Amino acid sequence: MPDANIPIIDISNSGTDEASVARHLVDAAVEHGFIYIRNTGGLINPSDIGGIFDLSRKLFKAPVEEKAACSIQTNNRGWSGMHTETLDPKTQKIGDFKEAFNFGEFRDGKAQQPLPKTIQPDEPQINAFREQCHSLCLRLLDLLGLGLDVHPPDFFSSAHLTRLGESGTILRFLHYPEGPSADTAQVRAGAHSDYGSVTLLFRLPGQPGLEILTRENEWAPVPVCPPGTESDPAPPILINIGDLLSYWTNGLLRSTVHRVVFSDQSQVQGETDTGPRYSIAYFCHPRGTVTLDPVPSERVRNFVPDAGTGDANPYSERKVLTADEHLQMRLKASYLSLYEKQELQK
Ligand SMILES: O=C(O)CCC(=O)C(=O)O
Ligand SMILES: [Fe+2]
Repeated sequence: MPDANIPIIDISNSGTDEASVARHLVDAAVEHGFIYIRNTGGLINPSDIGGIFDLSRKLFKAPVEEKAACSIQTNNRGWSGMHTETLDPKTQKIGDFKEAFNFGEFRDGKAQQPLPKTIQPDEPQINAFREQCHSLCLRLLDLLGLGLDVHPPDFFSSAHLTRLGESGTILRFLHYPEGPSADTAQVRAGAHSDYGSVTLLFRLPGQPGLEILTRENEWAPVPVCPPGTESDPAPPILINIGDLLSYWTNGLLRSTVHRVVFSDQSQVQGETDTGPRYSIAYFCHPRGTVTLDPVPSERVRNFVPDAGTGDANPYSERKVLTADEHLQMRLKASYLSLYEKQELQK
């Protein structure tokens, strides 16, 4: 079985110098596009992560009418039911075997979208979690700037400061119900790459399913707790580079294709595919009005994408001006029927 071989980095280690952590992070982002960030407790409190998973279970258990009243809109906020999203429309005959709830940005601690009644009292907890995720993303973007020797080093992170304007950033709860066996053609989430700059992914120990497409073009499972992290107070936070940051860096940082499958036999020790699966993602985006200008970094400038190989970023040839335009282009492809319906209604 192929090994995803994703590097594990500790960014909280005060004993290591920051420049070397930053270089390590950039190398992993160039080579793999996926990186484990160890969570020894200091990054995001393990009990806050546990609390947000409890909230997610509560939300998905709510009556379907309550969730349907908050159905996803073209602003990418709200609930999407089973088979609504199709992440790999070219291959999939039927939409993803999952339901999800997308929270857009909050303003003054309040959601800017309807929330199901069941979780309305929990708005402050959701807001606090979003804020913790965002701070971690800013730190990662600072390290990427430092590691790429970008001038100024906060070039990426400053494009993500929320007080200066809105962005397409989404906190997403995901519920993959217990499903058909692995021999059906169904997938939990079709093959895709993420749209934004960086994604944080939280998973639960023992729940398999995520796979990445390696450089050798093979699907490799991504263990929740890779060797060396088993006794940490929480699994590492899995991060990955999205299409926008790959586009922005001319394809140097890699946006790796991944999917979520039903796995018949456990491929990873300690993980078994029984019962429902839950995960939580934080898709970080720059402010919508940010223009994706050339990155002031020698390394990015000198990078020549390998045309015709898996390394070439399919979006780098398109003329995209702002972060918002980039996002709209991607959303239209995954929610084609939703967009078509809304076009007709206009
Ligand atoms: O549930 C997971 O492990 C991954 C989900 C994912 O890739 C996504 O929602 O973009
Ligand atoms: Fe994804």
